Order: sequence, then C-alpha cells, then structure tokens
Amino acid sequence: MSVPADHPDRDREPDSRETMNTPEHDPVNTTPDTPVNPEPNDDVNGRVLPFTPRPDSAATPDEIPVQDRREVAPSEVLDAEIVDDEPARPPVPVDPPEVRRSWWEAAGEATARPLVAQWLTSWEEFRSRVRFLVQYALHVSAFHALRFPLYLLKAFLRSFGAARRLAGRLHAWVYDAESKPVRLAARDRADVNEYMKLRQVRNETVRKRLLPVWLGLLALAAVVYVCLACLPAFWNWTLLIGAMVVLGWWGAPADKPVTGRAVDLAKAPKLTSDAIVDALGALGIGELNKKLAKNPNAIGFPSPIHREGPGWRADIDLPLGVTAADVIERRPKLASGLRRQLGCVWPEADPAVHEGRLVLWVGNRDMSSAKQAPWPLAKAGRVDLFKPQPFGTDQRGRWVEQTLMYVSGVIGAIPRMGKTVTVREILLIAALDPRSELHVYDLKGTGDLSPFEPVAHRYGVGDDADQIESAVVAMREVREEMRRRTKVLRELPDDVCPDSRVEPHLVDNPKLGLKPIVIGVDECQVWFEHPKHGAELEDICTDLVKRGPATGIMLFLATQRPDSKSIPTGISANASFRFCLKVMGQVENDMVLGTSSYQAGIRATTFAWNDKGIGYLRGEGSDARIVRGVYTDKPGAKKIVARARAMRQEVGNITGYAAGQDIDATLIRGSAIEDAISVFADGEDRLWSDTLIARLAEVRPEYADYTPDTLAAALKPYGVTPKQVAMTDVDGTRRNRRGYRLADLRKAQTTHQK
Ligand SMILES: Nc1ncnc2c1ncn2[C@@H]1O[C@H](COP(=O)(O)OP(=O)(O)OP(=O)(O)O)[C@@H](O)[C@H]1O
Repeated sequence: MSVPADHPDRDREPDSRETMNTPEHDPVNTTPDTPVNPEPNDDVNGRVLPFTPRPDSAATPDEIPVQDRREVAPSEVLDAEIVDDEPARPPVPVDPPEVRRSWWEAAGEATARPLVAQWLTSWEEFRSRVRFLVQYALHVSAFHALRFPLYLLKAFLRSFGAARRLAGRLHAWVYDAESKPVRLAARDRADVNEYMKLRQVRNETVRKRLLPVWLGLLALAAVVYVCLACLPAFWNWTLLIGAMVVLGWWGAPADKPVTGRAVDLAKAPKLTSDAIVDALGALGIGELNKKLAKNPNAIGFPSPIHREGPGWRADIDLPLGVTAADVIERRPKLASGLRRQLGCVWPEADPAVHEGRLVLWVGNRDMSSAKQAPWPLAKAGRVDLFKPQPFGTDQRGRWVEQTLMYVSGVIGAIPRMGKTVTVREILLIAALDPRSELHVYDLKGTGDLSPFEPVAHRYGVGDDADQIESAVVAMREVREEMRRRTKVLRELPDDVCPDSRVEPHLVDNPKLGLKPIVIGVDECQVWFEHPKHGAELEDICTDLVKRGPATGIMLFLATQRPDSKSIPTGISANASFRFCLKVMGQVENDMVLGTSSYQAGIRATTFAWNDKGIGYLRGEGSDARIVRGVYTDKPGAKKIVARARAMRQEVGNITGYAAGQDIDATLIRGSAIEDAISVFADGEDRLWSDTLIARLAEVRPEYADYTPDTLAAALKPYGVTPKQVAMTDVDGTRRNRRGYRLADLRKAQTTHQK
C-alpha cells in the first residue's frame, strides 16, 4: 500500500497507537527484526512486511505475537503509513496468563459420582438383576439335572481314556520326560560330559519319583484287597464304577467336558477409547479427520469409559468444530466402525455441556431384541393420571415415566413402526384411571383399538361418512365441554383452584364435572384431510391442544404422515408430548419433535427398520430421550381393559358408547327435506328427482349414491311423495318425469316442524 506523495500525512510521524489491526500497518504477529524477505523490494509501492508465526506454531516464547490495544478510527486507517523502523515496543502477551485453579475451585466444579452403585438405587434395576440371577440358577440346575444320567454314562465310558492319559502323565513324570529333549540334544552334539551329567541327574530324579509311586500303588492294592475281602460284590462293583466315573469326569480333556453348556454367553467386547477413536475416524467427517491427522489425541474422554446398565458408556469431547449431530446422523457407520449391531449403538448429544459433547452408549444387545421388563401395569395396578406412569424403557432397560395429565401429544412415524401400539398404550394407561373418560378413534379402521369398546365414552372406527359425522358431533361436544370447564375453573375461588387448572381434588368433586378426558386418535390425517369436515375438526383439535390440557382434556394424535396437512402446525407447535418413531426426513422429524430438533442431533431418521416401538420421547419440559414403548397385543389389551371396566363399574363411570348411548350422527346433517328445499334456485318451483339428486350431491357428497327411489324413501317420513312434473328438457322438449314441487316440500316441512 502506498500513500500519495502529496498527501498531508505523508511525512507525519506515526503515532504509536496507530500501528495495529490494519493490513497497512505492522500486522498482528509481526516483529520487524525478523523479516521473511530480507531484501525488501523498493520497486513496489510499499515493503514486504515481515511476520512471525502464529501463536500456536511459535517455537519459543519470544515468538509469541504481541498486540497493542488501540482504537483506530476508519479515517486513520486509510491515512496510515507503513513504517519500517519503528522503535521496538515492549511485547504484550495476547493470551491471558495461565491461572492455576486452587484445589477448592476444581473440586467445586467436579461432578460427584454416586455413593451407591446405580443398580442398588434403582428398584427396577435391582429387581431385574435378582430376577436374572434366580432365573439363571434355576435354568442351570434344571439343565444339568435333566442330563445327569447321561453325564454318568459319558464319564464312565471316558474313564478308560482318562486312565490311559493319567498313566501316561505319571510315566512321563516319573521318567522325567521333560528333560528328554535336552539330553537328546547333548547326545546329538556328542557332548559326552554334558550328556553323562544329565543322565545322572535324570536317574536320581527317577529313583526319587518311583518311590512314592510304588507306595501309592501298594496302598491302592491294599485298599482293593480289603474291599474284596470285606465288602459284598455289589459294593465292590459300585465302588469300581464310581471310581471310574470320577476318573472319567475329572480326567476329561479340557475341550471336551462331560457336562454340556447350559447357556451360550454372547460376550460383548469391551468398549475401548481406541475402538471409539477408530470408529469416529471412519465416519468420513472431514473436520474430525483433519484434526485427528494433526493430533491423534484430538478426541477427548472427559471421564473414563464405564459400564452403565447392560452396556458401556463413553463421554466424548469431539474435536473443535465437530458437533454431536455430525456423528449421530452417521449412526449406521458408527455401528459398523465399532463392529456392533445398529441397535446396540446409541450416540446422543449433551447440549447441556456443549455442542461437541457426545454421549455414546453401546449396549450388549440390540435394543429392539433385548427383552423388555414386564410392564408394571400389565397385571395389576390402578393409575392416577396426575402421577408419572411407566411409559417405556430406555436403552439401559430402565423405565421412563410420563405424566399424561396436562399434556396433549403427537405421535408420528412411517407405517408399521408402532404408532397404533403407542396410542393403545396411552389409552390403556388412561383406562386404568377409573375417573377418566375415554374417546377412542381408530381411523385406520382395522379394529386395533376395539379392546377399548367396553370402557370408551366415544368410540369410532374407520373413515365412513357416518363415523366422521359422529366424530364431528362428539368433538363439538368436547369443545363445548372445554368451554364449560374454563368457566367453572374461572369461577372457582383462588384458594380452591390456585393454578386455574384441573387438580385432583377438583376431579374428586362430582358436582364440578371435571374428570380427565383422554382422546386418542389413530391416523388423524383422515380427519384433517376430510374434504367437508377437515377444517372444522382441525379447528376443534387445535383449540383442544392449546386449551384442553389445563381443563383436563388431553388429545393424542398419531399419524403416519407427519406433514403440515396431517398434523396442522397449530397442533404440532403446541403439543407438549411428542413421540417420534422412525421417520424418513428432517421435516417429519421436526414436525413431531419440534423445530430444530434435527439440527440439535435428535434424529428419529437414524432408527433402523426393526426398531419397532423405539422412538424419541419428548415430554413436557424434558429433553428428548430414546424410549422403547410397551407392546401390548389386542388380547393383552382386552385383559387390561376388563380390569379397567371392573374399576369403573365400582365408581359408576361407564358412560356413553360403553353404556350403549351412542352419538346421534344425524345431528350433523340438515334434514333431507331442508336439503332438498335449499337446492331450488330462485324462481324454480319444481325439479325432477334426477336434477334434485345431482344438486344435492354437490352440496353433500353422501347424496352422490342416491337414486330417485332412495330420495323418495328419505323424504317419505315428511309426508311428501314424488309426482309427475312437467318441465322443459335441455333440448327444449317438454317432458313429464318424477319430481317434486317446491310448494309441496315447503308444506311438508311446515307440517313436520309442527
Ligand atoms: N413397543 C413395541 N415393541 C415391540 N414391537 C412393537 C412395538 N410397537 C410396535 N411393535 C411391532 O410393530 C408392529 C406395527 O405396530 P403398529 O401397528 O403400531 O404400527 P403402525 O405404525 O401403527 O402401523 P400402521 O401405519 O400400519 O398403522 C406391531 O405389530 C408390533 O409387532
């Protein structure tokens, strides 16, 4: 950079405060004494500026760059001048001096490890361990007891071989077979002295060893003699066979034991830091590989890899610039790098620490095939919806609890991953609280939710017009009920209802009518995409998702197409319970789990096809967790519902559909006579039946299947019948055909209303 010769500042002495942070000046990291180009080229306007290495590449402390603090106005920057011979300034370190933290400070930030082992503090884990040990002991005992006679026979038959091997070993010991190769080597070298010395030692050894063997044989002979002389033949045979069995048992070769193996242990290899670094290096993350190439220790392990539940846990600090999400999205590659099944490898982010912290849990067994502990509610128990209930198990097999009160939820996944099973589970939990009211909608129509018929207040199955209409009427009722409840809550004194929401003591007051209402809708997109009632249902559901939970109305929607049409944004944005099983893309993922979840590394796209029932669960205010829901088949669900019905009968809470009082779907329709009158255009006083049906079908699709006869049947209850009416055809011909006069219809309507 040059400064024009006529510039007023051309010859001005530089201010020492002006020398930093501009490319025109000594740049940061510059010491004028060490130019890279020792012969400055004066032909160019300016000088090549010397520089020192970056701080991290400095060889000595003197090379550490210096930097002046200063404020440079933009005008000053433009007018600045390059100065070569600036007097040396005292260096100012850029990096702050290292502060040694006291022991006290370091300890203050440390995380205390649990005093008692985790399996001792978790009743569930303790029980599962004890259960395992008992089951293991019983199985091993039964296995060997069953085969014991076979073992005896095997040992007896093997005793001959064992005796031969024992004799061979004894012989080798007595005659010092061990030293034979040395003696032979001395002989081959013709080293007479050495050979004679070795022979002498060997002969002495043999002499010493023969004595106890002879004595032992004599003792054995004496025992045999005494037995033959004193014991009856039966006992002699028994002792002989027993001795042979013992010999055959203990003398069996190590690779061919007499007993079989009661369990096949699939020993999971230990997770090591080397294996993790290798696996991470094989993921193809450019930034990570670059850092690893420079520094093999670029991946940090802030705490030792340790066992956690049935697997290993490693806390990993990824190199700078690499996020946990980068690794999570490559889960299959990571599993390959670790040489484990996909279902064993569970990388998770820990944003509470920082974006580069990865928590890797590697299970001994594939999560989808590992046996899940029995659901505590399956056999017994009563639910209080206000309290957390076991919803599923995490990778370590521990129960994850979820409170269903005050939440509304969405469940999303591609087909066949476990949505219906999840809705069924939620409804089962709700059914076991006898105070609750269940509204069950199986819009897939396969009867997956039919076990709830005995307890459901409202039950709908399939997407027939009748079913949808009933649902609309029922949902309108629910919205009205929500409005009533808001008024009830509003009018309650503050000390009775301090949080303006339904509390357990308010539910227990039957006068208030505030029992929890749980609505489960499987394949909810059928509702929202309905050409006629979709908008209304969406409106009601959005209102319920937003205002329902506080009034004790909880709506759970499941869909296999989590897009804005299937789960309108008003619903997905306000749901506080989210369970996302496998989905195919970021949009669906974020639709169910909330905006930016994918970016934060919460990716249900990484689940495998056989991860049935496994999903990310995001409960109210909690971080997303990987959870495997509870699978209850239809017969199992029926048994639980039978229990629930018994409890409900006790408290007198069998209502609606379960009590045989179904919804009146005709409430939604205008009567046939009203519809027929409404399709007459201004000035028309008669219509043929065909024309009337065509117009009715435009207004309501259910009239599309009508024929003149069905229309006549529909209007008959109003006392009106078709007549021959004369009208002009489209081709101008006057014809007489079956039809209705407007005056007749109006008269029939008036008579009917009276
Ligand atoms: N928690 C679970 N544990 C084990 N297996 C499960 C679990 N949940 C679901 N499955 C298995 O997945 C299968 C499919 O489940 P489900 O019918 O709930 O899927 P879906 O997503 O509702 O399918 P669709 O989209 O066809 O309705 C079940 O039959 C069951 O075998």
